[in-house]
Amino acid sequence: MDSIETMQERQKHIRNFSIVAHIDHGKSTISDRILEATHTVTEREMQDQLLDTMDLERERGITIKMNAVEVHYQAKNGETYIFHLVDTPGHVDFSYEVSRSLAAADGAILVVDAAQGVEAQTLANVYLAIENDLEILPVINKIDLPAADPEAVRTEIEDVIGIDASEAVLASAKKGIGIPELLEQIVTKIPAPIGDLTAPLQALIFDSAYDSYKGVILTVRVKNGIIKAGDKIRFMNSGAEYEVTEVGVNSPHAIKRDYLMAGDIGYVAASIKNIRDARPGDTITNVQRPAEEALPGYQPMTPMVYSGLYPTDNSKYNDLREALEKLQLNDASLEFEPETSQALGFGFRTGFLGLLHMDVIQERLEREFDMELITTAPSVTYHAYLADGEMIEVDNPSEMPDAGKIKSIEEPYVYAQIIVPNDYVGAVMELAQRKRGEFDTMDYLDTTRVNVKYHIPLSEIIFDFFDKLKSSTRGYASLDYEIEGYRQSDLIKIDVLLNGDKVDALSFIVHKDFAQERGRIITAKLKQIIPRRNFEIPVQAAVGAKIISRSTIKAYRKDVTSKIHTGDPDRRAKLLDKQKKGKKRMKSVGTVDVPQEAFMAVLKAEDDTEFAKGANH
Ligand SMILES: Nc1nc2c(ncn2[C@@H]2O[C@H](COP(=O)(O)OP(=O)(O)OP(=O)(O)O)[C@@H](O)[C@H]2O)c(=O)[nH]1
Repeated sequence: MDSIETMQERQKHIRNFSIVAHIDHGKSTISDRILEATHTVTEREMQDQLLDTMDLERERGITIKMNAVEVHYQAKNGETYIFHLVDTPGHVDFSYEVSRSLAAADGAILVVDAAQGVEAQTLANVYLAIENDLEILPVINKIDLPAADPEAVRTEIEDVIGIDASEAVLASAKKGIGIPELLEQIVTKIPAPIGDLTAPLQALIFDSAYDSYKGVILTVRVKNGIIKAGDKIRFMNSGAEYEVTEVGVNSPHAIKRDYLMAGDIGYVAASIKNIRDARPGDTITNVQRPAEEALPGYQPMTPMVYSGLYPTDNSKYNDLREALEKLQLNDASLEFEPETSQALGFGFRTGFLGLLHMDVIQERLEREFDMELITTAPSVTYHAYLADGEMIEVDNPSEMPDAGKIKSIEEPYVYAQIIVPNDYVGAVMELAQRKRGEFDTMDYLDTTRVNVKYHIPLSEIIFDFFDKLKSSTRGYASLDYEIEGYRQSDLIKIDVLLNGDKVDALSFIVHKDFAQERGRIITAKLKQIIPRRNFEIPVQAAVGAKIISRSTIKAYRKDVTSKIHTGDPDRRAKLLDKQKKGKKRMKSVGTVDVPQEAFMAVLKAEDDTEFAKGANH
C-alpha cells in the first residue's frame, strides 16, 4: 500500500462535488462534458447522458438514480487532480437522493438555465447545499439560446439566492463552451477533503445497488481512515459485520483499487446479501479498530403516496414479491407490505415518494421483471380519529372506518412555492384555490417574477397539480413543496358498487364539497371503461349506505365476436392482438371484467371535474 505521505499528497488533489439544478437546466449534459473533457471515456463510449444508465432515464431524459464517478483532470498548473463527481436528480420526487449526495460532497456546481433563471428547485437544491456547508460554484448554462440573458440571471442568483455570482461560469454544455473554465474553478474553488488518514475508519454509505455476483455494492464517502479488501467491517447502526471483498471507483466503469482513503468516494463490496444490514446513511467502521461514533446519517424517508400493486395473474404473487424485494435493494425509499383485496386478491400496498416515482417503479417491474400489474389509484396517508380518541393511519381508502365511527379525519398538507412570471399570478392563484389551497405570502424575485406560497393538501398536489400548473402558465411556473404536517379536513369515503357488489379497490376519499360531483363523474367514467356483458351492470357510487349516483352498462344486443370472423386476415389478427393486450390488464371482479384503466378513473374524474368547471365559466 502507498505511504501516508503519498496518500496525504493525493488527498490534497481530490475534489468531491455534486451538481445541482432545477430539472432540465443541464446537469447531465454538463456531467457528460466533464467526462469528455477529462478523457474519462473514449469517444466510442461517449453517448449523451452517459451517467443516466437506466434505459428509463434515457428514454425520459431524466435522472432518477444518482451516480458517483471518478475523473482525472490535468490542471493548468500542471498537476493532476482527482474529481469525484456526483450527479443528482432534479425532480422533486427524488430530492431525497439530492440531499444524500450532498452529504458526500465538499462543493456543489449550481447550474442555472440562462433563459429560465432561478426556478423553484434551484432554490430548494441550493439551500440543501448551503445547509451542508458546501462551496457553491454557479454556472449559467445554455448561453447559446436566443432567449439567454446571462447577466440578468447572474443578478438574480445574487439577489434571490444571496451568493456571489460575479465569477459564475458562462457555459453552453451543448456547445462545450465554458467547460475548461469550470474545470479550473473546481480545482481552485472547491476545497480538498479534510479527513484523518490515520484515524479509525468512518465511511458514510450514500447509495447501494444489488449485484447478483458481488452482493450489495455500497457507494461510500470515506470521511476518516482507510478501507481495503480483507478488512473486517461493522455497520455502526445495524451492527452487522462483514469482510470486505473488493473496493474501487467508478470511472464510469468499475475499477478495482487497493484501498479507499479519507476523502475518497468509491464502492465497497462485502458479499452483503441483506440490504437491511447496510442502509444508506449508516457508517462503516473497522472491527479491529472501531470509530467511537457513527457519522450523522439521513432522515428516514417517508413515502407520500400509496397504491396497491396486484399481479393480473394471481399465481404470480410470489414473483411480484421477489421483484419488489430486488427493486428495494436499489431503491431504499420503496416500501411495500402484503395486502388483500376482495376484488383483486393478493397484492402489495406500496409506498412511493410521489407519482413519478410510482410510475418509474411500475415500469421497472414490468420491463425488468416481466410483471403484469393492476395498480390501484394512489392515495395519501390519512389520520382517522375514532370516537374513543384512537388514531389510525389509513393509506388505503377502502380501510377508512365507517363515517359513524370517526370523530375527525386529518390529511397531509404541503407548503408549496411556485415561481411564476407576474402575468400568471392570477392563474396560479385560481388553480391553488380550486385545489383547496390556502394562500400564505407572495415575494417578488425581481420586477417580472413572483414566488407565490400556499398551504395545499398533498392529495391535491400529487394528482395533477403540476400538469395543471404548467398548462395554466404556459410552462412558465416551477413548483417545489415540502410536507408541513396534518390538518383536519371534511373528508368522506366514496365506495363504488358494480352489479351491486362493493369493489374495495375502487373506493376513494374526497372532500365533502366535491363528493356529489365526483360520485357522478366516476359512475359515468366507469360506464365508458368497463366492457359490456350479456346482462345489464349497474354502477353505483355510495357514501355509507346512501347511493349518491348511478349509471348502467347496457347488455350486449348482438354477438360481437362474429365481427372477428369477417374482414381481411390482417384486421382479424390485429383485433385478436388488441383483445389479447386488453385482456392482460383486465381483472374479473365477480361477474364483471374490470380493466386497469378503471382503477385510475378516480384520477381522471378529477380532470373532468375541472373541465366541466372551466366550461361553466
Ligand atoms: N441549447 C442548449 N441546450 C442544452 C444545453 N445544455 C443542456 N441542454 C439541453 O437541455 C435539456 C436538459 O438537459 P439535461 O442535461 O438532461 O438536464 P438535467 O438538468 O440533467 O435534467 P434531469 O436529469 O432531468 O434532472 C436537454 O435536451 C439538453 O440537450 C445548452 O448549453 N444549450
